[in-house]
Amino acid sequence: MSASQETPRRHYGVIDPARARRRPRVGLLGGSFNPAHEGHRQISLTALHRLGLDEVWWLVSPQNPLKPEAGMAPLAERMATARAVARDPRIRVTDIESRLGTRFTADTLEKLTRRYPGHGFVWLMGADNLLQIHKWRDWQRIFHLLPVAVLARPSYSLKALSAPAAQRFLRSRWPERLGRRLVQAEPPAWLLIHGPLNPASATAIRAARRMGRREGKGAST
Ligand SMILES: Nc1ncnc2c1ncn2[C@@H]1O[C@H](COP(=O)(O)OP(=O)(O)OP(=O)(O)O)[C@@H](O)[C@H]1O
Ligand SMILES: O=C(O)c1ccc[n+]([C@@H]2O[C@H](COP(=O)([O-])O)[C@@H](O)[C@H]2O)c1
Repeated sequence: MSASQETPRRHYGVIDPARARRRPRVGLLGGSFNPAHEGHRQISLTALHRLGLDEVWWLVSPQNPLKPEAGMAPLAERMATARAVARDPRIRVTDIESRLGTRFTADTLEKLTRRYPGHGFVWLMGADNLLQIHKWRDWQRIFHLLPVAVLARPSYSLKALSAPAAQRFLRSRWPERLGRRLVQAEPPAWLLIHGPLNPASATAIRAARRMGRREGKGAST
């Protein structure tokens, strides 16, 4: 084994031989996608490239347990928009959570890893979610189930590194340059991918639509 291959084993955690054998390599991006936008596409393409993944699956969530139901577009509508935004055969838009009957990420990941034992999964999320993940149910289980890649997001990335989850798993953080080996890592193992940044946000899109509707009404009276 070359010196560069030994680096992660010695300093950054352990390569799990079973995970190293698994194919295909799949990033899981859970989200409300209310609606999907270029930020989702951008981080998916970044993850495909920087983590050496074969596919990214968008898990369009029936209902984020921490978000209000009011204002959440129907799942079918969010799926259709997500398919239109993805525009890449490696990005698969799925309603897996709805099919599995799960709402909490830890439950979803447990069922998925059991259902697809030959797949090498990585959990993907934006830096804003690293700041919040300690509020999710059984959140530490997520880090013990799968390697995690956090994608930078404007105004969140620096703060995210002092988040409770980043602190709790401080010793399991890998350097970004070892991204292509992350899928083989024995959890817990996570890293932050610093860029490129994309400012798109579903909240901003919804606010712009509301404003457009108000202006439209104003113009017609
Ligand atoms: N521009 C972006 N840069 C990096 N990560 C992003 C970006 N937009 C969304 N994400 C990540 O994609 C996942 C799904 O995001 P989500 O569907 O909630 O979109 P959002 O724009 O954050 O929505 P909202 O504004 O309604 O909270 C989350 O992990 C989120 O952190
Ligand atoms: O499991 C939880 O407790 C939990 C709490 C909040 C959010 N999540 C998941 O986090 C992902 C991102 O959610 P969102 O709404 O920020 O796009 C999505 O897959 C949600 O189901 C999960």
